[in-house]
Amino acid sequence: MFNRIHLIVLDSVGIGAAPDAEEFGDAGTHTLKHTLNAFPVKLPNLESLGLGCIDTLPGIGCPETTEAFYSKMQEVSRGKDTMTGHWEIAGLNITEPFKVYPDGFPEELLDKIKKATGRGIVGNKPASGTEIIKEYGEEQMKTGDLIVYTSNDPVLQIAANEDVIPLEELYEICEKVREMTKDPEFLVGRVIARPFTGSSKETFTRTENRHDYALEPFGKTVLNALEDNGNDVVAIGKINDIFTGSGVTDSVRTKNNMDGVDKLLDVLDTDFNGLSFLNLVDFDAMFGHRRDPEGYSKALEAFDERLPEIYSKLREDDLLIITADHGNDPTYKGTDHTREYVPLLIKAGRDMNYKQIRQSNTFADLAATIAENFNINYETHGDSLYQELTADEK
Ligand SMILES: O=P(O)(O)O[C@H]1O[C@H](CO)[C@@H](O)[C@H]1O
Ligand SMILES: [Mn+2]
Ligand SMILES: [Mn+2]
Repeated sequence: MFNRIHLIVLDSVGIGAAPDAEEFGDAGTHTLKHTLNAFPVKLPNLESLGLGCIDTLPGIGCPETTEAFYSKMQEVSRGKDTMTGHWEIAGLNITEPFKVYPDGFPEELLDKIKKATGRGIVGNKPASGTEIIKEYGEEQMKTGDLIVYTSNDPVLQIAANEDVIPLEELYEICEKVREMTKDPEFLVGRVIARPFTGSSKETFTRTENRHDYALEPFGKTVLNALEDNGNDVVAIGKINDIFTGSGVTDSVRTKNNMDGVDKLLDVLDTDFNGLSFLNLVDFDAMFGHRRDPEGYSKALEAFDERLPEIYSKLREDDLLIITADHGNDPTYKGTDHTREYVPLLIKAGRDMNYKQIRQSNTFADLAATIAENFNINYETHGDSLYQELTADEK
């Protein structure tokens, strides 16, 4: 038994096309391999854990003995978005894909939004968030309209210049839109506030005041089971939003990847019994969707450099799990997520017989593992890896 499990999701760090990638239009994608090919960096700490043993990766070797259990996991849910990935990690199987809006949102919904907010709407199409503010930002400065857009993900995003629509108002608008889009007719997975600053299309920049409004998870997650059992569930970064606080006992906001690691280090210094759950979103939001392999590689390098600090705070009875929620190959066409395997690296605070472990057919194996570790009865389609990790403990 481990007293504390620390789960880190490297948002979008996929490790090769999943067997069903073609159904998602993603055959041949490979976030890690293609990123490292396009902009080679060394990742010595991830290499020691066994990252390069999961799949052949440029510049990353596979040491004879690794410092972690290693494997990869396949997603079973019918979706490749962040909520689906995280909810599956937490034990659910999303069999019905979320609704997406490739032609924009229906007029009826737009009318409801206009009526409720007293503001006009521009955009209303799938777009890249940095491009759409260039396209409509100057117009918004004159009209005060909302820039509404979506993507291949089940999201309704509202971009607004902080000087034109104050942050509090944007958040209120998003809360109203969140309520409207719980209606099955206009169902949306996540409403996202996308504030930005600047005075011209050359200077518009998105701020760190992004806020996500998800749906309640569709079933009981292992987070709920932990909470019910009296364990702590410390959400760091976007995790609280992704689960709408359900099953979360403490939550810590973060500004970016490095701040996320800093906040995890703070959490590692506290006494708790249960799960810490961190999402590092920059890989996805700043580099994957932006199709920027150089930025992506540098972000991987920056995370890799922080690993020894994390290890230094691990206690004997701690378990560190590093994984991802989907891919987002920055060398692939378009700007959307990619259907990929995700890496799985598991390291304890004490010496273990690290080796390759079985490949998971579902991310929910993690939920089952967490439940077994804390001796909790939790029903999931996933199978626990706990016995395999602890079978011949040193
Ligand atoms: O292009 P931006 O605004 O970054 O949007 C991206 O961010 C959304 C949420 O992570 C994704 O669905 C994708 O559309
Ligand atoms: Mn994600
Ligand atoms: Mn994304």
